[in-house]
Amino acid sequence: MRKIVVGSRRSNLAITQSEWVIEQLEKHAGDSYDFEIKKIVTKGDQILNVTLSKVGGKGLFVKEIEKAMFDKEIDFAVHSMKDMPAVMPKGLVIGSIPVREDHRDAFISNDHIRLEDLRSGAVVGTSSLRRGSQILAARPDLTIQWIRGNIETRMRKLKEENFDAIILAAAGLKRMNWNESIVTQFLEQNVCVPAVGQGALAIECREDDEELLGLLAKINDDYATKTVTAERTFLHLLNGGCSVPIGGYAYLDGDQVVLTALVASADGKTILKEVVRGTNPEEVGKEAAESLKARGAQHLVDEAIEENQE
Ligand SMILES: NCc1[nH]cc(CCC(=O)O)c1CC(=O)O
Repeated sequence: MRKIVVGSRRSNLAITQSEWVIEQLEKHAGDSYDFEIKKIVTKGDQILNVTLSKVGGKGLFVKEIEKAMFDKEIDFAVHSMKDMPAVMPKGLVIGSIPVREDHRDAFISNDHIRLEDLRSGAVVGTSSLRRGSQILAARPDLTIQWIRGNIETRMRKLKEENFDAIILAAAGLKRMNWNESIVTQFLEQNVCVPAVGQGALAIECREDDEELLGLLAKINDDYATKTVTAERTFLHLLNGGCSVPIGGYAYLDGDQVVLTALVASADGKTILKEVVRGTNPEEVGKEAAESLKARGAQHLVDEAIEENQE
């Protein structure tokens, strides 16, 4: 019997996701493995009062966990795919991408007023440049206000503070078993292209742990792997980080990957969007990045990076 230690952030969502993965693995593990969760506090969990893009972005949630993996204190970790940097550190790999939850953003407003019906000047809470930009593109008369905290905190702020609406990932709500009736509307990609990898999980482990990789492969989902690969190839080639609004969402149409890719300005005044299809996920991601670059996307990325280096 091998004991497998799973590193997890301490938030309810992170623990729920880790428990879900363990449950899936137990169906294949027989009596050979025993799983244990070890909670790890990350920088991203401690810093709650500033915009993520100002303090270093995505890596904040994974660094400590990756150190524990190198030190062999843990064997694997379950991350939200969208929190993963586009490039993996040497020695670690994504060993599995399980079946994907809902990829959409969920718009949640007081009194269930829809996005198109909000009064002019209404306040929408989000800490995501991508969501803020696309909301402003649809409704330039609204006000975006930064909001942070986990799902529970944001729901409380919607009720108690001066927000008319907030936007959360549908996947988080569904995994936490929140009643869908709290959602006013799910935003489709014609209104709000989701974050690359949104709704998918990344199981990260050491690249030389072949036994574990064999087990993780059993819960890998081919659909999620193809679509997320197209999205992440696009993200990687744009070299965007999270200081510029970037979105990407792919689905399969028969044997074709169909990727909607977006790069925008934070004020929503410039929205560059491409839909690319093809059979090879990497090629599709690459083509989307190149088409958007040809239309000036790199300019938006570089501008945003400069703005954030104050
Ligand atoms: N930005 C934080 C984050 N990272 C992953 C999720 C949950 C949904 C997912 O798996 O994509 C969330 C919450 C949110 O954006 O509302």
